[in-house]
Amino acid sequence: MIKHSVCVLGGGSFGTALANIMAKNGHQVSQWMRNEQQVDEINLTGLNSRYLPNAPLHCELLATSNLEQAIRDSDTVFVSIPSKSFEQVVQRIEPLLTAEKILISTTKGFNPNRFELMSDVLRRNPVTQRIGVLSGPNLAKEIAAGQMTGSVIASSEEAVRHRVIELLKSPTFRLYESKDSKGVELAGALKNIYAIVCGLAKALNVGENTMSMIMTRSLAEMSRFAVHFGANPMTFLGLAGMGDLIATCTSPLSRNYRVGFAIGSGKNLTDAIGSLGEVAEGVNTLKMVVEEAHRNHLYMPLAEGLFKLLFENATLDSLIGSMMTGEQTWDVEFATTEEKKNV
Ligand SMILES: NC(=O)C1=CN([C@@H]2O[C@H](COP(=O)(O)OP(=O)(O)OC[C@H]3O[C@@H](n4cnc5c(N)ncnc54)[C@H](O)[C@@H]3O)[C@@H](O)[C@H]2O)C=CC1
Ligand SMILES: O=C(CO)COP(=O)(O)O
Repeated sequence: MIKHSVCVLGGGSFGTALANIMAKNGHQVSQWMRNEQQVDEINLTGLNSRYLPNAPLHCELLATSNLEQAIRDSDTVFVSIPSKSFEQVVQRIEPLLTAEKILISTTKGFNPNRFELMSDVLRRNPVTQRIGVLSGPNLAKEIAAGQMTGSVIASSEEAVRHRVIELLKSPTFRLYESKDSKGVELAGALKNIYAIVCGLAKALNVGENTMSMIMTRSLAEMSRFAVHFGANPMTFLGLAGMGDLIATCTSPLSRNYRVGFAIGSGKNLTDAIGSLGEVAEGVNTLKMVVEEAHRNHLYMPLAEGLFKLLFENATLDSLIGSMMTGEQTWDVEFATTEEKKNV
């Protein structure tokens, strides 16, 4: 095995879970975070008590607040920073990059400053274009607890995909490859919107028929949006698409699901986000996606209905109404092109 030097940017639950796997795999791993207390806690006690309180961390995982050294010493950099701060952190590391360094985004969201994905932010650096995206049904707390998990590494460069597999594969973490970065990344970002919808529905005690319809129509909406922006619709049948949608739309471990559940239980959005203490990317994603859907005339009744509910004081009935009486009548629209011609 080649021992790699890896840096994970971000001290949250997902960055910590990934850093821990790679340290266990025998790689040299530094995890950069801005909070000195958190650095000391990880290095002295082997615990990140705020984000992963039940997961003992490997002794070779080195937490650091020295960004410059962490980047200089690494051949692969995982960026696990919430979308709100992603661009700012990437700008800080740009002067430290070299052409051979590999950059991987693990963040499922859009840049709040302009309509672009995290890999677009990475790609704007002038030094390295060795870029990948990691996405899939990857609830951090389950990964840290050693639950068997699958994920997708997407990149146009084979060596990038293989590096990430070499770093992360383990008896409980299995990686699959994809060349459709756009689809994989959009799937990971978009499903957060529908996790909010599903959390909301669950709080309202809807039946399994209803949950199944919401999740399946969510997949239809997500892929419609993504295909418009260049994704392959087949990607949505894989782990990054359907897989992540199932995990996030059904698990109270998902922060986005919890935001929806809190709203369905009567809280307002501010309180629902406030009580999380962690990032719920779906709220910003919803704003960006609904705006883009309007601009591009894309039909997205669930996202539109949720937007009106959260930001325009619409009633829940309008969200339900937009799903039940909307204009779309075909089930699998990409599979029915021929059928439609024959009608
Ligand atoms: N937690 C999970 O289960 C999974 C999360 N993700 C994605 O990973 C990304 C990161 O999420 P989590 O680790 O879960 O977030 P988190 O909410 O657990 O932690 C975020 C971390 O980022 C740090 N941070 C925020 N702004 C910063 C800045 N300007 N400079 C330095 N550090 C900053 C915070 O201090 C915190 O340590 C999210 O986009 C999420 O969608 C993806 C898969 C699973
Ligand atoms: O992306 C995730 C699981 O795959 C995590 O979802 P949340 O950000 O909603 O917790």
